[in-house]
Amino acid sequence: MSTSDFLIACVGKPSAGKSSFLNAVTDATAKVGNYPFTTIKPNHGVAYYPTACPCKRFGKTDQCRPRYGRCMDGTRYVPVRMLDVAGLVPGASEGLGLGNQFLDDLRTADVLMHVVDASGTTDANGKATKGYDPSRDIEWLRQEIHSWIFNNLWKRWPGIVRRHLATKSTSIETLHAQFSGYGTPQTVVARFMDRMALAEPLDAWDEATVHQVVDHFLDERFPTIIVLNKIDLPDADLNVAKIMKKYGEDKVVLTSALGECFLRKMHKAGYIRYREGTDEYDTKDELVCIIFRVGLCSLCDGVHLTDHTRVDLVLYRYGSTGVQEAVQHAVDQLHVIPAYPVRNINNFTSGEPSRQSGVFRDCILVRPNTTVRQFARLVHPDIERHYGHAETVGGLQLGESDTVSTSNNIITFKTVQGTGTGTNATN
Ligand SMILES: Nc1nc2c(ncn2[C@@H]2O[C@H](COP(=O)(O)OP(=O)(O)OP(=O)(O)O)[C@@H](O)[C@H]2O)c(=O)[nH]1
Repeated sequence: MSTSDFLIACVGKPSAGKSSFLNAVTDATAKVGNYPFTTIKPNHGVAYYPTACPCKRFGKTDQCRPRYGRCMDGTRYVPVRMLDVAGLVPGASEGLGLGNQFLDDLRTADVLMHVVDASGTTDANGKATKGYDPSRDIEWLRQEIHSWIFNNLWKRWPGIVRRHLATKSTSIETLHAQFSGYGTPQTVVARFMDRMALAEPLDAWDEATVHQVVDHFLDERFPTIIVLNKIDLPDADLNVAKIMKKYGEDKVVLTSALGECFLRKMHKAGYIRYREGTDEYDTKDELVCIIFRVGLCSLCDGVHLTDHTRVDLVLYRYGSTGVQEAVQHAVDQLHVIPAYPVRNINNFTSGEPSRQSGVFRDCILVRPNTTVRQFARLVHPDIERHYGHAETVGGLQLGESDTVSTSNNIITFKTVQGTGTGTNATN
């Protein structure tokens, strides 16, 4: 089954903590389910997006058996892909560092997670320093991505305008042709152009207007959250307060990727019980004391005595290491709807052999405004010839152009022969 194939790209300067973050969210310890993505490239990982699973509402938590990801006490963890985009430094759009090659990686991303070293102990190029102002990173990174897109557009602008006039295209059509290489549907272009409400026609736009267009395009195409990492280090507090004030709390998440890696490793090794993404951990006191007295946890390279103190501090101050919250916040930017295809709308099973049976086997994150018919195609790519109708809870029939929403997101599809095709073994 085609599933929540969304991609979060972790961007940021060298040493900000991108790979640590990816390790922290993907090296899951508790019974993490598998994921539907067939190939995971070296700099990719799989994180899990938490959402309320309907099994709780229907009193079926004990029967909930996700095919992918997992469900814990009615919280469903849906797999989403993550990408570590290394090599972004100031000047990348001009070819510095690893240059355009890595900016190119962004083309496939749905949402960006800008990992910032909030401690101010690394400079813009990731070299060790003291007292660096991390808000500078937020500015230059946005500027690099802007320049990359603007330069690509502006160097061809005269030709674009000539073609626009010759083909009598609308501004939306012309821009869509230019932005489609960034994986942009025409609806996205239409949305930001509508918001901009530019009075002049495209052929009269000057350089400043094209900059504005690129800015609006960036906001729409690459929603970005700021992840202030390394909050366990001493100078982070001051920087965090400053950045929150400037960018607003809804765009910022505080994390300690190292703290999360540490807690997960300790959990995996059986020294503590830790529930990922929470402040709930308890220690098997004596063992842990021994480890901490020795000063170095032999299980975790480079994780020293002080890490325990820091992790405690982070959990005490902020409630969690923040990494799970960051994944959730990133996916929330896309306003996805979790949808549950089932074969049987009365008992929510998928009609599989009893060995695998269970309820709510599949959860697919769909984009806003996805219609029932489009959802049917996601679930069953070959449904076109057999599509009959769709039903939701209570046997309510759904029109094929109805939008999938949180009030009708448990759906079964009937074929023209009337059989249920909620999910099937070819998924
Ligand atoms: N104290 C602290 N250190 C961290 C944290 N996250 C990462 N680090 C450390 O920061 C250093 C760089 O981390 P990486 O995860 O390699 O950074 P990166 O952004 O992937 O770096 P590049 O691969 O060079 O792009 C490592 O020594 C990590 O242990 C954190 O939350 N707290």
